[in-house]
Amino acid sequence: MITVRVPAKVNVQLGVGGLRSDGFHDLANVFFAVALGDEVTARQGVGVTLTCTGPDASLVPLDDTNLAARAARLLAAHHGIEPNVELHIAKAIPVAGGMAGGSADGAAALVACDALWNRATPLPELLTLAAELGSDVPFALLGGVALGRGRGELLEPLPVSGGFHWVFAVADGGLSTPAVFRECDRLREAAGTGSTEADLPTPDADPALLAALADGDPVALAAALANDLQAAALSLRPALADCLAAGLAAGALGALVSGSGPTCAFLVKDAAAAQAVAEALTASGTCRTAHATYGPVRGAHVITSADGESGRAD
Ligand SMILES: C[C@@](CO)(OP(=O)(O)O)[C@H](O)COP(=O)(O)OP(=O)(O)OC[C@H]1O[C@@H](n2ccc(N)nc2=O)[C@H](O)[C@@H]1O
Ligand SMILES: Nc1ncnc2c1ncn2[C@@H]1O[C@H](COP(=O)(O)OP(=O)(O)O)[C@@H](O)[C@H]1O
Repeated sequence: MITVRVPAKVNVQLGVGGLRSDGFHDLANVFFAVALGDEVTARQGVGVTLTCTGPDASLVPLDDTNLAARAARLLAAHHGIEPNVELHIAKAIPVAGGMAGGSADGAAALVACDALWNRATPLPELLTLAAELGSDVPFALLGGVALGRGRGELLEPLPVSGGFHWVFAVADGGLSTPAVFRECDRLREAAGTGSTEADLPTPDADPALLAALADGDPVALAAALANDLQAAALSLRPALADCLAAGLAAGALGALVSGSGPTCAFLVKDAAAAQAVAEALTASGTCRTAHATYGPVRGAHVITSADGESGRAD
């Protein structure tokens, strides 16, 4: 039996370029891995079977569309072996929340099955398989902080000092990632800027944001937080503005929608502030629940193997 821990992400910068002819958008996507995460356990099985527990478990598909099941099949096909595994997801990452929970489970299943099947697949090969599963999956393997170019899959790790404290406000109900990208395109057309890659420049990382990360400066990072999908998420879910305002009123240094939303992310100065902002957000009635957490943390990694040996839990 192998258990893998995998982080959720927040995009501290999400620069979105124009729509490409393949239906994706070029991004300058600064991913940041947080301790809020899922655990995926792999055991010897017959075929691929899947179970899931956690508060949002009823929202997780347990068929072949699940990214963990797809990852197991993809890795087996890559090595020309039968995909025999029982997968279990202990889910803490909000579903359809803009925190890449499905992508995290896909990355975790790659790592868990690789260990269960004794394949020792080199990381560059795992990253290629991850990119086939989805734009966000390679980052869940890597963790830390990284700039994702292309559709987000071309990763460059970024230097970061110390740690940052975060609060995530979880909404009732998710938002569909393709629907939010479509709304972003629609808003751009309505504003007259055009929405295709011919109309808009390729986005790039903000030097002030990169410096704030490298310096470990939460005040500077808060000032540089930016998400080009935020207007689209707010257009589809206007009530998110109340949640962002409630967190800022409770003392957060900065706030933004996490990726395609609807989870809202709040950067705070320390662990005590995180606790206070999480409590204020939960009491505000503007979200379902709020979690205090921190980062950056490692990408998908084995925490327990068959003999019960444990690795680092962060
Ligand atoms: C927006 C981001 C930010 O990190 O994540 P979420 O906030 O949803 O977690 C990602 O770009 C989501 O990545 P992921 O959820 O893996 O998307 P994919 O499965 O690759 O693509 C789903 C759909 O989203 C749109 N898409 C995705 C990535 C991209 N660079 N441009 C796009 O237009 C496309 O419509 C695509 O068909
Ligand atoms: N392992 C998984 N966990 C959650 N959702 C999954 C998983 N595999 C596939 N999905 C599908 O992916 C959709 C997006 O979920 P998720 O990855 O949690 O959100 P987001 O793309 O907003 O970060 C879900 O609505 C669900 O249908």
